[in-house]
Amino acid sequence: MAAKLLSGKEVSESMLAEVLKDANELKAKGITVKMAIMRVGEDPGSISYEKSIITRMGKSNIEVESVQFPIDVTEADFIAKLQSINEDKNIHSVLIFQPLPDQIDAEKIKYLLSPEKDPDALNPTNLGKLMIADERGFFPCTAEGVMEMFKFYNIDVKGKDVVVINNSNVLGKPLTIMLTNEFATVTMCHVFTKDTASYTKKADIVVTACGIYGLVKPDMLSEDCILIDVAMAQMKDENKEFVLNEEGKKIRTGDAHVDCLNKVAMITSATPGCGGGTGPITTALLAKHVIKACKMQNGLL
Ligand SMILES: NC(=O)C1=CN([C@@H]2O[C@H](COP(=O)(O)OP(=O)(O)OC[C@H]3O[C@@H](n4cnc5c(N)ncnc54)[C@H](OP(=O)(O)O)[C@@H]3O)[C@@H](O)[C@H]2O)C=CC1
Ligand SMILES: Nc1nc(=O)c2c([nH]1)NC[C@@H]1CN(c3ccc(C(=O)N[C@@H](CCC(=O)O)C(=O)O)cc3)C=[N+]21
Repeated sequence: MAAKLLSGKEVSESMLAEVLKDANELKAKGITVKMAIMRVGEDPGSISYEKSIITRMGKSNIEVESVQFPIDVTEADFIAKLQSINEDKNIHSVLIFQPLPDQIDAEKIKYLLSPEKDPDALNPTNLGKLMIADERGFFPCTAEGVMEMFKFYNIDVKGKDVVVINNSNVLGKPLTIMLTNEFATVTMCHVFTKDTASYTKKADIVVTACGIYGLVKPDMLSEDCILIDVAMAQMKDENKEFVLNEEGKKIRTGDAHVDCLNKVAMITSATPGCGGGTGPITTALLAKHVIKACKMQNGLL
């Protein structure tokens, strides 16, 4: 039987109304909510996110200042712009797209971004607030988006065995903390995990974000499993060649092999026919965090 599809789009739309109402209430007080985005180079994931941000913020009455740099921008030029945004009282948040090129020291940048204007928790101050569940902090949107999906579909994680295949600062680590705060039992897998399938086979919930189509296969999952596939990749065949659709275009996928659809109980994935994945929730949460930053900076929270 085909799995129940979980739709990130549906979750994100349920959040839009509140964001728009808040933005309009701020406008009535004479405050225009505004964020900046900073992109270096032409990373396809960042360009896709940028498009999604511009559309979503437009619908939410949030202004966006889009700053783009060539791939060879100097660190000094990048920092000068970041500092002018930090000081600009009319800009409430700034998102710095990752990855940054090698000549820019990402570790240094994280500390320079004002924690009050950091909607995706790049600054370690916000990651620290996540550790102690301080709700005045900002938590990474991608990880929080997975929790929003559980909430929307009434999936109670308490006491569940959850496997997270990713250990990055934007997803695996923060999500593990959020899940633990809700009393799930969490296992994090990564490239040095000896036998990922031995964990996923027993899991009630599997969250994956590796960017490798087919990394998660039906024989790794139980029939009762809920599979949340956060990854965004392009489909490749066994020879690592891109698979193209009828129009000759690359096909968007997640990590889940398409046959997972007929194995598990519930699924969301960017793999075709699998519910679309969590991307739209990430963008909606970003909008929510920008509103929160604006309210806090204006003494309204
Ligand atoms: N839906 C959304 O809103 C968003 C989706 N994404 C997508 O999520 C994915 C991950 O992003 P991000 O965390 O930034 O990327 P990273 O490259 O930082 O993380 C990839 C993770 O996958 C793990 N991994 C890779 N190969 C394997 C393997 N064979 N077995 C087990 N684990 C493996 C890596 O482990 P290790 O650390 O040990 O190398 C790492 O933890 C990407 O596809 C990205 O496009 C990203 C942001 C937002
Ligand atoms: N600091 C930082 N934080 C990030 O969260 C981050 C990042 N850098 N760099 C790039 C990746 C990629 N990413 C996406 C999130 C949502 C969509 C999204 O909403 N996509 C739409 C489709 C948009 C389109 O294709 O036009 C969807 O899934 O339906 C896309 C991409 C966040 N990332």
